[in-house]
Amino acid sequence: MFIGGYRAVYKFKCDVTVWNRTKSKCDPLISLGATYKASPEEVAAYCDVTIAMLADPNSAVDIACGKNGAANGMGPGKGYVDVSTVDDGTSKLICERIKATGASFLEVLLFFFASPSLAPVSGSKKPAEDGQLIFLTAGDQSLYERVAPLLEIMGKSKFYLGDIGKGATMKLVVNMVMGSMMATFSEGLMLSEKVGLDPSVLVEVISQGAISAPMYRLKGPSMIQSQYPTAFPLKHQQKDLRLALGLAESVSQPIPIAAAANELYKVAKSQGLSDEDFSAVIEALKSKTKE
Ligand SMILES: NC(=O)C1=CN([C@@H]2O[C@H](COP(=O)(O)OP(=O)(O)OC[C@H]3O[C@@H](n4cnc5c(N)ncnc54)[C@H](OP(=O)(O)O)[C@@H]3O)[C@@H](O)[C@H]2O)C=CC1
Ligand SMILES: O=CCCC(=O)O
Repeated sequence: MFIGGYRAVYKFKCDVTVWNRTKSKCDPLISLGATYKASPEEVAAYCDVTIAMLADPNSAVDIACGKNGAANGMGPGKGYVDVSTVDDGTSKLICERIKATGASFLEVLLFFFASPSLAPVSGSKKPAEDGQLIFLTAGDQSLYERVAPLLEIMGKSKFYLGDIGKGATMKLVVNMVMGSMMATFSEGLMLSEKVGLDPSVLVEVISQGAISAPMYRLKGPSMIQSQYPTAFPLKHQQKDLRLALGLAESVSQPIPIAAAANELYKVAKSQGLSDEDFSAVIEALKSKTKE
């Protein structure tokens, strides 16, 4: 019942059928008892509910609607849940194709629940393992109710936001804010060091003040050591900023801070940091500050 990114499914305590483009990434799940199928179409044909988590709009559309795509295996009574972070247009396109088969569709966007007791990680990998995700959902309410018990295995809370597209746009706004916050936090760490302050003290000062955010406390210490263990890949943060810029453009809303942050992530990508955690965006500032 699951295709695409495997990060979020380590502790599914129900029958699971899997497919991933790179089959070896399914191995940990197969060794835990999951069944493997040879294509998204076969997964969808075999399962009542199919959950897809793909990298970006192109792959999400391809896996749902392309050759051997999930839509070919869908039909009345079945449900398709897309957990990829995509724009609302992509979500609507996939929804249309799935619903044409008689199946129902739910878009689900996830982010992590920031508990003060969380281990020093961010992104959704560890929170998924711990069942600490937050889900933003939109689409068929009956499917939302049907998959609620599954979401509750992985998550701490969930929101049903209404029509298709609402979840995607809410997620893009959240991740736009997050990407800008990380970029400016990186600037603060770099500037503090340059002017002879201890960046670890800066993290502590920020953590105790009104601008405190769990993300700073969780990622700051590893950023100071130039360590970026991947929880949320930098390439996906840049993708979300790009999609948020498109969203803003569609309603003529200026978002200059996010636009500037996007440029910094693009520099980091060009430095080969795409698969590092998005906190590696700080590296883009290091190259700029070389004398
Ligand atoms: N990680 C996180 O903390 C969070 C991620 N998200 C969103 O979830 C989605 C997945 O994230 P994550 O799992 O971290 O990302 P990964 O990059 O780890 O996984 C991406 C998945 O997409 C697959 N994929 C990429 N391109 C294609 C393609 N052309 N055809 C088929 N499969 C493809 C990859 O397959 P393969 O293994 O073969 O490369 C892989 O399974 C993204 O949209 C991201 O923005 C949302 C919230 C949090
Ligand atoms: O989109 C993912 C960002 C990290 C998170 O909030 O889980």
